[in-house]
Amino acid sequence: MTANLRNIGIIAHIDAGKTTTTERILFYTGKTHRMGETHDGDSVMDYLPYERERGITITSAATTCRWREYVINIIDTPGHVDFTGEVERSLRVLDGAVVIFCAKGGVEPQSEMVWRQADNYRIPRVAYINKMDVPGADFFRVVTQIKEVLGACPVPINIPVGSEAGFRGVIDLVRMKYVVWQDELGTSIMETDVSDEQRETAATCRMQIVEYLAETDDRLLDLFLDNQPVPEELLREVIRTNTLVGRVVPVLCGSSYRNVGVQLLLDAVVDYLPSPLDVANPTTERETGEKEQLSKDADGPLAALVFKIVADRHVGNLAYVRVYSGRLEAGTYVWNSATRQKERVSRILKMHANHREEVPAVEAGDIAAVIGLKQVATGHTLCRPEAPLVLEPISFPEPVIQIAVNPAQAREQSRIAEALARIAAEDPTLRVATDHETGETILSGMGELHLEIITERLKREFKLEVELGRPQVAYKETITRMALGECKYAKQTGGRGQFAHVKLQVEPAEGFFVENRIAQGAIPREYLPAVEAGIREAIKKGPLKGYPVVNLKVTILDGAFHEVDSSELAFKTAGKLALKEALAKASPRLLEPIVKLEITTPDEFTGSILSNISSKRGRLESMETYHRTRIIKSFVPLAELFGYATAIRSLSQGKAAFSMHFSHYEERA
Ligand SMILES: Nc1nc2c(ncn2[C@@H]2O[C@H](COP(=O)(O)OP(=O)(O)OP(=O)(O)O)[C@@H](O)[C@H]2O)c(=O)[nH]1
Repeated sequence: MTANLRNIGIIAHIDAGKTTTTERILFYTGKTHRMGETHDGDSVMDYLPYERERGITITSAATTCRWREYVINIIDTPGHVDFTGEVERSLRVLDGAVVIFCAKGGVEPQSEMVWRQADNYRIPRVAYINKMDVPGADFFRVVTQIKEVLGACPVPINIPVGSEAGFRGVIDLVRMKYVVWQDELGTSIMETDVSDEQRETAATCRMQIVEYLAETDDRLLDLFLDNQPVPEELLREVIRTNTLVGRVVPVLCGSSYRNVGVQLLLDAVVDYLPSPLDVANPTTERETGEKEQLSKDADGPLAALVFKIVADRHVGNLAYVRVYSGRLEAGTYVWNSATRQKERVSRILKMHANHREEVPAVEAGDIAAVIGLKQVATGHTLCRPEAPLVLEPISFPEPVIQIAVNPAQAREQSRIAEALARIAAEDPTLRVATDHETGETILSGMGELHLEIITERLKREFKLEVELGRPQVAYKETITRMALGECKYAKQTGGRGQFAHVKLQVEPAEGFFVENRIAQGAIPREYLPAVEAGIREAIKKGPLKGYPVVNLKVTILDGAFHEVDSSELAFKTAGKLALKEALAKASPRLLEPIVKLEITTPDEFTGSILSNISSKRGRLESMETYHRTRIIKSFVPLAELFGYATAIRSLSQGKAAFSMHFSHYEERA
């Protein structure tokens, strides 16, 4: 039943306890029988060996579990900013999210960033304030930060009793119960009515929720105005409706590590986060170009989005799909509208943390892994051959850093190319190219760590040793003024000649466009695509240093052809050369990627961090203070930030944390 389904992601700042919490969820939902501690390198979700070593989560695996009469699909999302592409793709297929904060660290730069991403996708959230057991934990401070820093409306639905080492339980404000976890594993839970001394605080907190939500529901308003008790079912219902529209964020607390609080978090997931029926389906486009909103009916036309490919040693490619409409059945043929090919779905698997369950079909709303698809990549739509359609593709950030990889042993060159092609099929933020001048393989990705992990995968999974060049920034080029370009291409080689004449103009613009303003017949229509293809090829290598050229409008102004000697090739070449000439005359400039750098540091290091930022051509955006902590936000050229992890460590005696994510391109001074 789709109403009983939850597709959720668990998103968090690195180290807030996402893996630990996920582990506990899997434990309490009965699917895993041991508990892994991430710091022991023994966890169920982080299954790649180097994830265990690093203690961070880098791939999103979809895991299915059950709680009460509900099925929960958990999409694991990465915590490190170098994997924003992963976060984006997960957000696209989630219906709701649990955002974990650390009770001591609170809202950290990266939680802010993921929060904003979730805002973009309008994902309803519950917040879980973890690590209530650590010294310095402060539940209400984090609640205030969620409000002030993230601009959200947090509604605490349970509040902690005791704190730090004494944290053992919470008051569930909806039910007005005192809940205590009694044993080490957190499976023995005692619930009592709130005690007399707890009552006043609890009643005040509950009243605040009622008061705030009263204006959204007449029944609640009447009870509030008449000073009547509010039944828990009504309160739960109103919190749910407000959460679904993003008006409030229910907040819970716990200590996943000490096994306190996780069951109530699971209750909140099913009580407050949306089922697939509560959220709008993405728009789809039919082959005719018609846009429509698909029904969520299992009997409707099939529309499934491939959101992740994982190469599996035993079964080949596992394609994780989210079905939005219709039913995907094992043993049937589907149409991949991106490759325009029919493919056979041989098996469908539900992935649990430690086993796979084969199912005959997945229906609208659900997530599963498909075996058997050969030519498939992230973002492809699967549908019925007789009802072809395309779901909105997933947008991935452009790579901003590149590095040359060379085989340690020359004879392994082709195996490396094959392995990289496989990795790139799984990871759309990775690009693999060959430098035509040096013959070297160039990897482009989202950051140093991203590329480092790729080379580690080569080593571990494919047993291939590579040598790396120095990381380079992925520059771009642009133009700053209008210019004309012309090419009269005429070649006589024996028999038939080659003739084409193209005249065009370039000017700065937002994005890239080609417009055609030639007088009718100057260039026959059939050659125009060739001219455009030449233009598109020319912008791949700019006039300054051969970087791609962006932000320009090209207008084809005039041209000429020859009845016998013109050809597509001639027009393509003329288009390319005319554009090259125009670009060179249009005062080209180099653009460099600028990163938004957010640093959280104890106050005493602020001065040295700021002067370091300005020595790196950085621009301060804002500075805020929380107690004795500073949050410094700035824009810095990526080229200046290689090895920044080490630099900031020494500037702050290891006490500052930072995150960076690509912001925009800017002219290099
Ligand atoms: N004291 C305490 N420690 C915790 C708690 N939850 C997690 N930790 C510890 O905090 C560290 C980070 O936890 P993880 O679960 O790996 O955090 P994460 O957010 O998954 O981190 P990444 O996977 O690296 O993004 C580990 O050493 C955990 O054991 C908690 O409730 N209390």
